[in-house]
Amino acid sequence: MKVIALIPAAGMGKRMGAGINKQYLLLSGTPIVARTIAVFEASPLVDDIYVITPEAEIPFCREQVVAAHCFTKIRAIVPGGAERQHSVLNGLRAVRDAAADDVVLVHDGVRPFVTQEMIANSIAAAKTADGGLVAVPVKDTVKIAADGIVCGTPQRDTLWLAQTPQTFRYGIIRNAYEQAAGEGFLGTDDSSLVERLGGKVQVVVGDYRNIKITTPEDLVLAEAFLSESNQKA
Ligand SMILES: Nc1ccn([C@@H]2O[C@H](COP(=O)(O)OP(=O)(O)OP(=O)(O)O)[C@@H](O)[C@H]2O)c(=O)n1
Ligand SMILES: C[C@](O)(CO)[C@H](O)COP(=O)(O)O
Repeated sequence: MKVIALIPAAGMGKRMGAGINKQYLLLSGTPIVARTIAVFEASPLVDDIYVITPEAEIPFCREQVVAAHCFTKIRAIVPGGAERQHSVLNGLRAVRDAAADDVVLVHDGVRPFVTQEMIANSIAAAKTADGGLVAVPVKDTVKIAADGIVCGTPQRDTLWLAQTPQTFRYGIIRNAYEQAAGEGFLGTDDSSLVERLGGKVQVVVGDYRNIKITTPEDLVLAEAFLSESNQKA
């Protein structure tokens, strides 16, 4: 049984508006996606890594990320698609010699603060349930509104913010992705594709620092998290 990490990094970073795709922005001198990959490269539990990036950026990724950081577990750099879901599907289809019981972690290329503990706990969850979803409890009160008018207040202690990694047996997640593609279902995460088929996905408690770098203020937070961890070291 192999453990495979798929790192989707094929977005356009529209909300960041940086002029280059945000996964290649530098955080304290290192591209965000290289910081993310480094955590999986360092994991003794992970065998193979597939990075998914826009087709035009594959040579840049190969030279400036993979070669420049001497990563040894990258098996392929795969072209992405229009939406995250299309990119992950391309990654799943590109996995070489995949067996149904192999474990696949899907992790956003722009979440560089993933930890070894999250990786280990989500792999363990994928072995005992239909999947493991790293998530954190919602801190604020959440409202549902339609046309600007509040129409519901869900009970907060049932609410979680989905992060990544989201981790599954290869057979389960490949089947969920192929069915979604066949039916034209588009979700915003991996777990929802398994949930809609009745899969039981276990929550793995994550960390509020495991942010998805999405908008410019996230870069400020990310630099602060880095300097905090440097001070501790
Ligand atoms: N077509 C896409 C879109 C997103 N992603 C990846 O999925 C992760 C989460 O996506 P998000 O933060 O939404 O990134 P972007 O799509 O780049 O952002 P935006 O929606 O602002 O354009 C990122 O690592 C991103 O590169 C991807 O691989 N392929
Ligand atoms: C997968 C994800 O990061 C979980 O929070 C998120 O759903 C991605 O969403 P986006 O639409 O790509 O921002």
